[in-house]
Amino acid sequence: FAPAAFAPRRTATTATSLNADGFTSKIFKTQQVTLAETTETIVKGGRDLFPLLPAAFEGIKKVGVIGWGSQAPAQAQNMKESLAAAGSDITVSIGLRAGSSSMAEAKAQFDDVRDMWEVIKESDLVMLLISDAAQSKLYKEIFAAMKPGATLGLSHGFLLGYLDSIGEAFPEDMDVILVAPKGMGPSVRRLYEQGKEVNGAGINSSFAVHQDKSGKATELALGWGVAVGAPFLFQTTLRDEYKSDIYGERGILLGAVHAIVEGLYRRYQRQGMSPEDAFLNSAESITGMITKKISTRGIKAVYDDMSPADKEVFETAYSASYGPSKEILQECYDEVACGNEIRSVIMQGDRVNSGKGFIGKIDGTDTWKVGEKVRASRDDDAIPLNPFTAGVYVATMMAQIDVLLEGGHSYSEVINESVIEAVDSLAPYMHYRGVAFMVDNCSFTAKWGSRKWAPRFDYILDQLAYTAVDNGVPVNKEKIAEFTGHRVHQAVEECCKLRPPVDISCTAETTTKEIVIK
Ligand SMILES: NC(=O)C1=CN([C@@H]2O[C@H](COP(=O)(O)OP(=O)(O)OC[C@H]3O[C@@H](n4cnc5c(N)ncnc54)[C@H](OP(=O)(O)O)[C@@H]3O)[C@@H](O)[C@H]2O)C=CC1
Ligand SMILES: CC[C@](O)(C(C)=O)C(=O)O
Ligand SMILES: [Mg+2]
Ligand SMILES: [Mg+2]
Repeated sequence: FAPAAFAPRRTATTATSLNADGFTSKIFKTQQVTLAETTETIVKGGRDLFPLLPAAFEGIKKVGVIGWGSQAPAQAQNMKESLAAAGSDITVSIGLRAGSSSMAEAKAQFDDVRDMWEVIKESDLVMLLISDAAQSKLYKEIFAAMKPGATLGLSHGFLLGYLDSIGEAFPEDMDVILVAPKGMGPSVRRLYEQGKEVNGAGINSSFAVHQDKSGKATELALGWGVAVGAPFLFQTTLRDEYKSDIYGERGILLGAVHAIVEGLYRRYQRQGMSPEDAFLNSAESITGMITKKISTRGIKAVYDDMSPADKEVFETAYSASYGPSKEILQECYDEVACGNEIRSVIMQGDRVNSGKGFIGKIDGTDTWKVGEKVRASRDDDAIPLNPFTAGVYVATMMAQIDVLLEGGHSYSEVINESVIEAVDSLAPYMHYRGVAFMVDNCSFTAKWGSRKWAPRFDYILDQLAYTAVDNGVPVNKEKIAEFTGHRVHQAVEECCKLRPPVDISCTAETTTKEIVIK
């Protein structure tokens, strides 16, 4: 792996950039949406589209879902039910490695679970949902095992990033597509179930067609996205996907939000609050009213609804936090884009496999012990919206958005990876059972990355942002004007309208794969 020699190898048939005119489909109705100064083509999903699935899956008889982590159980079950609802006889099988610790759980939920190589060999669509690190180790054998004409389906661009870094490419004679739900697996399943009552409820997905040998790859990718329950599907490339996804989870989706909570929990106690109040004003404030407002009315509603006195506090926190957060976010984006972060994930995978590394427990601290008590006697109506917390959180979210926009990502990608995923998929899990329940229901790539980057956000906010506030550094009014007049707000509101207003409900029945602490 040589980041210095990171030279993407492109073949004439691979899609490395988006077509300015969007995409077309003969099966699904496309729609143009105006997001800020741009127009994007999207497909709105929903159960009413299930009858179109047999046409989209033309030529596919067997779907093989490889793995049983966060995404595979959700995508496999959703796909199986959607295809059945469409009256299709396409089979969905699960493929696991020999000796897999997931075998018993998968068999309890799925009727056809077999050895992964057997499933890979027979499948017309191989949905490769093993960890990204494992993909980088096994891709040669997987490509060799796939039958001629089969499509490789990914939910992440990570493998392309890895292949680029070593000067390799996907075999030219296969279709390579991506459907990347912008939310953790359990939420993909949970919202799909809720979508049975409210048409279109689900987790948005990006899709990409990297290689289209058959000429049918776009329809299959759209069909896959509709089948797993995406309210709307937007187009990306594998490269844009891995850059935005790996970055976003290290930022406000997981790593940065964890850091903000830990830092403010300490700060509020130093200022005299009880531990319980400090938790209410940090974690609960974010996963409570702030999340609800953003989810239903966009980011600026958090600020617009405040009293003049609260606005002042918000502005102080926002103005002090935006710059420090952006510094770490930019560094993180650059590390992802140049391949260093991909390398870091693979190296951590190697350490875990050799017993030299592990993915440790993150909720054993005082913060989350107190959190458990606070949650046990929670009164939803009494959760405060702390304006300082809101200022830090929103500043970091806006800084994340700006780095992605400067990196040339589409508004759909920016907004899903920075805003909608946070409020629709992730924060509700932290609200329900704390930070580990959120982070450790995500991919290995995300679990590791958020552990690695959260401390960077915690330190920089403590050292630069909160000290600036304590030293009375005046509010940068220009920053606040940039925030209130930001072109992303219209785009967020538009994106929010594209999915039905269904709040994910995490209940005692919310089952997830048991988190394994290695
Ligand atoms: N987590 C999420 O919600 C999201 C994930 N993605 C992407 O989806 C893909 C799957 O991620 P996720 O579901 O999180 O799973 P994880 O990253 O948690 O990986 C777990 C799965 O990988 C399997 N695995 C690990 N090593 C090997 C190996 N050497 N051979 C075979 N199988 C192996 C595990 O097998 P076993 O069960 O036997 O331990 C397990 O089924 C990734 O590309 C990820 O980036 C995309 C969107 C969101
Ligand atoms: C936010 C983490 C994620 O990217 C996801 C759920 O989308 C992951 O890798 O798990
Ligand atoms: Mg993601
Ligand atoms: Mg991810």
